[in-house]
Amino acid sequence: MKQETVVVIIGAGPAGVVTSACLNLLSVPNVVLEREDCSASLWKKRSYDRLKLHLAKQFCELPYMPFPSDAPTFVTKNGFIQYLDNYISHFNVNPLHRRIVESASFDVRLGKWLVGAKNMLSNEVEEYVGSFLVVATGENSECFIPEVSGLDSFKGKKLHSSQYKSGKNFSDKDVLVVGCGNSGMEIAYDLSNWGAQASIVTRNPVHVLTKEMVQLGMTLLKFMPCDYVDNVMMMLSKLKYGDLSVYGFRRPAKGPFYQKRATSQTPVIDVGTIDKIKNGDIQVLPSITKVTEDMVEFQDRRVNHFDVVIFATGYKSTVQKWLKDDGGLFNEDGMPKKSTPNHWKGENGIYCAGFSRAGLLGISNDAKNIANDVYRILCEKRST
Ligand SMILES: Cc1cc2nc3c(=O)[nH]c(=O)nc-3n(C[C@H](O)[C@H](O)[C@H](O)COP(=O)(O)OP(=O)(O)OC[C@H]3O[C@@H](n4cnc5c(N)ncnc54)[C@H](O)[C@@H]3O)c2cc1C
Ligand SMILES: NC(=O)C1=CN([C@@H]2O[C@H](COP(=O)(O)OP(=O)(O)OC[C@H]3O[C@@H](n4cnc5c(N)ncnc54)[C@H](OP(=O)(O)O)[C@@H]3O)[C@@H](O)[C@H]2O)C=CC1
Ligand SMILES: O=C(O)C(=O)Cc1c[nH]c2ccccc12
Repeated sequence: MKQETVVVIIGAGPAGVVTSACLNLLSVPNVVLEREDCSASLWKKRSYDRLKLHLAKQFCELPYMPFPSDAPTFVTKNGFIQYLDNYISHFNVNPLHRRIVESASFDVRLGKWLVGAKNMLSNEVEEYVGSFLVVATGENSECFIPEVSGLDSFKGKKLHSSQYKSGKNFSDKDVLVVGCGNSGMEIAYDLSNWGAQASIVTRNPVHVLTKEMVQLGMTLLKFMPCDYVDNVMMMLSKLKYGDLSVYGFRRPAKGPFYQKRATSQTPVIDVGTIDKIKNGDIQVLPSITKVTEDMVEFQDRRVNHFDVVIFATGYKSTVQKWLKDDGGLFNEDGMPKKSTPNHWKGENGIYCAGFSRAGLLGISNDAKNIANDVYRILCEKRST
């Protein structure tokens, strides 16, 4: 099977969906290929029950469609899924599900992108041909679990944060959460609420803020330089939480918004975990050195028993596995080589949406930029 279109979009998460919607509004034909049997699979299948958007709704709204007026400031996971599903039908986005893209290359002779996708229903490899290619497979495409000495011998349960739903099945268990990003911190909190003995591993310095502080910061960023806003954030964090280094949490030298832009590090938005750490409900531990059948050894030589280990150690992009020609867009980690705002466009009509480390707001900007650029190029071609 071979299908020709103008734009081939890979991935039906928010980035692919919004790009397709923006192209539809400009009447530019496009096809969206998605490996799962639904759109927004990260939200529908790979996130925990108590998840809410961390940023206030005005910073998570997708282009041309506000959240319903009765939506709470911090939208729930199900509220966001509902909003995205409405978005998809309103803008007539029609992803082709169960298509795993295995290769994409630029044919110089044809001047077109050739995309090979395995149809999981028929087992056939289908070919999609487009003048433009949009990579929207995301920063969270694949789970990352670090190598840990002895992990294979561990007899308890091991899972990645994307497989965690709630602490319901873990009450009275000793659970170790590895990684203190937003997933790890919230999962440790949830586990403790459900009666598990939760511990969390922390390694490098991390910023801890409240969602209200981030909301203020996002608003201030519209008027003030990042340095200034970061100083306000760090001052408010110190006032609220005091010196967290006594609990094992060091503060990075660079500010939270600077770090979010420059590296993949998102500040931790505390949901109540810090209080539980301060009152001893959640134990903080240093890096793991070794795992045995039912014990874990830490850098400070402590050895503790655990029934369950949850790796909240983040994700990886998978672009480099299937993208043969990248038009100079990506580095070896499958992330953009150029920094924002010049990260989204490569050579020969390739673009990326959703790789700006700026959440849903960044995705909306990428999608609008890409659709407008494609439209401009098509208009220029038509007039010559
Ligand atoms: C738990 C969690 C909570 C978050 N909360 C917020 C928040 O509150 N506010 C905010 O602004 N941001 C948030 N983010 C960050 C970001 O907005 C989301 O990750 C968002 O879903 C990213 O959208 P995306 O379309 O770029 O990627 P994804 O949602 O990951 O979508 C990519 C899609 O591509 C598909 N795909 C991947 N590889 C292939 C392939 N080879 N072939 C076909 N399809 C493929 C995947 O199945 C997936 O459906 C959160 C992230 C996570 C992990
Ligand atoms: N409600 C919301 O809006 C939520 C949003 N998110 C977002 O989703 C994205 C992914 O978050 P998350 O899943 O937390 O992943 P992150 O990549 O943000 O965090 C991964 C964590 O794992 C740690 N880690 C990695 N390897 C090791 C190791 N070998 N030993 C110890 N620690 C290790 C990292 O620490 P180190 O710094 O030392 O490398 C880091 O603290 C983020 O942008 C986050 O903000 C997530 C949950 C909820
Ligand atoms: O939670 C995420 O991963 C996000 O990307 C949301 C987000 C975008 N910009 C921010 C700045 C500070 C904290 C969270 C975010």
